Amino acid sequence: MPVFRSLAGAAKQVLLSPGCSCQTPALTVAVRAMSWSPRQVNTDASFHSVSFAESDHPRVLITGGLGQLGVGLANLLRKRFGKNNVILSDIRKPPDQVFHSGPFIYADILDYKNLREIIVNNRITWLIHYSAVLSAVGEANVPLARNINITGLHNILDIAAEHNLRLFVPSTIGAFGPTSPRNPTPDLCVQRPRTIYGVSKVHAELMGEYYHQKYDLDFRCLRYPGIISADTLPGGGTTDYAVQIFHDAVKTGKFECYLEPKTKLPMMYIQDCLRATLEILEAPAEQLTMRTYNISAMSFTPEELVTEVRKNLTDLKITYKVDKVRQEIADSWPMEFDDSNARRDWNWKHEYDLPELVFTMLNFITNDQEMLRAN
Ligand SMILES: NC(=O)C1=CN([C@@H]2O[C@H](COP(=O)(O)OP(=O)(O)OC[C@H]3O[C@@H](n4cnc5c(N)ncnc54)[C@H](O)[C@@H]3O)[C@@H](O)[C@H]2O)C=CC1
Ligand SMILES: CC(=O)[C@H](N)C(=O)O
Repeated sequence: MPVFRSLAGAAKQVLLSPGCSCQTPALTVAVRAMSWSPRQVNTDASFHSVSFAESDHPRVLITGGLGQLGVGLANLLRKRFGKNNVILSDIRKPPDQVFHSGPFIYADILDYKNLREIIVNNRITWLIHYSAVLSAVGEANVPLARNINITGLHNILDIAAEHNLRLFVPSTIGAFGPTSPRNPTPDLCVQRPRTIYGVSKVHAELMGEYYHQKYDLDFRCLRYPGIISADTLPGGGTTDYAVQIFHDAVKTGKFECYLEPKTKLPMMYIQDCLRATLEILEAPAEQLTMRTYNISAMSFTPEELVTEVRKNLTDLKITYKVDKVRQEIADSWPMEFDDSNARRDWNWKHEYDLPELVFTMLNFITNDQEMLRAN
C-alpha cells in the first residue's frame, strides 16, 4: 500500500480506516462479484419501487456532504422531502450546526460494505454522490484523486444498481479539454481533458450512461460550472478565486488573484446550482433525452468580476500572481457553456447573473462579519 505523505486530513482518514476497501482490492472484487449481478438488480427493483411508493418521499443519502455543496443541497431537499428523509454523510466530523440540523452519518465511499449497510438500513432510494477530489488538489495528488473519483465512483455505481437507486453524480466544465470547442462548449463534442479530475469525470459520465443503458440504472448527471457560495469555502479547485475574492474584499479590502485577468470561465451561484440539481432529480424520465447535461448561468473573467465588485467596494485593491498549474487548467476549460438541451428538455433557467451574484455574496459576507463583530 503506498503511503501518500501530502494527503489532506480527509484522505489520511480514508487510508487509515480499518474497513477501507482500498487496502484489499482483490477481496472487494471477489465479494462484489458474488453478491451483485444484473439479475439481482431486477429482483431488487420491484421490492424497492414498492417501498418508495409507500412512503411517497424519496429517502436520500448525500455522500461528501460536508464539502462546498452538500449542506446547501441537504437544506433544500429537507424542505421538500422532510428533515429525516435526507441523510448527509462524509468522512469528516460535522460542525455542530450541521450535526444538529438533520441526520448525519459517517460514510466512506471506498468502503463498499459500509455503504451497502447504510443504504439498506436507511431504505435509501436516491443517492447523491458529491464526494470528490477537485481539479487543483487532484493535480497535486493523482493517486488520491484516482482512488476517490474512480474507485469510489465504481462502488457508488454498483451500490446504486444493486439497490435500484436514482443516482445523481455531478460532472463539471473540467470534463472538457483544450481540443473541445471552448466558446461555446456543447453537450456532445470532443472530451480529452488534461487533468486527473477531468479524466475521472468523463469516466463517471460514461460509466453512468453505460449502467443506465445496460442495467436500467436511473443515472442523472449535470456538468456544473464553477460554483460560488458565501457560507462554505471551496475544496481546492481552479475556480476557487471567484469565491475567495468576496471574503478577502470584505475582510481586508485586497485580493491576490492566481489567474490572469482575462481568463474567462463559466460560473454559477449556488442557489441556481442546487435548484438545477433538484429539478433534474425530479424530472420525469421521459423528458430526459440525455443523461448528462451542461448547465450554465454566466461567464466572466477576474477583471470583469473585479469591476463588478468595485461598484460596491470602490477601494478594492487587486494584484495578480499567476499560478502556473491552475492557469494551464483554466486555459483548457470552456469559456462559455451551451446548455440549450437542459433549457429545452426540463426547462432549466438560471436566476443569477453577475450583478445579482456580486450583490448577494457581498451582502451575505458583510452581514456575517457584522454578526461576528457584535458577538
Ligand atoms: N464546487 C464546484 O465549483 C464544483 C463542484 N463539482 C462537483 O460537485 C461535487 C461536490 O463538490 P464540492 O462540494 O465543491 O467538493 P468539496 O471538495 O468541497 O467536498 C468533497 C467532499 O468529499 C469528501 N470526501 C473525500 N473523500 C471521501 C471518502 N473517501 N468518502 C466520503 N467522502 C469523501 C470530503 O471530505 C469533502 O467533504 C463534486 O463531485 C465536484 O466534482 C462540479 C463542478 C463545480
Ligand atoms: C469547476 C470545478 O469542477 C471545480 N470548481 C474546480 O475548479 O475544480
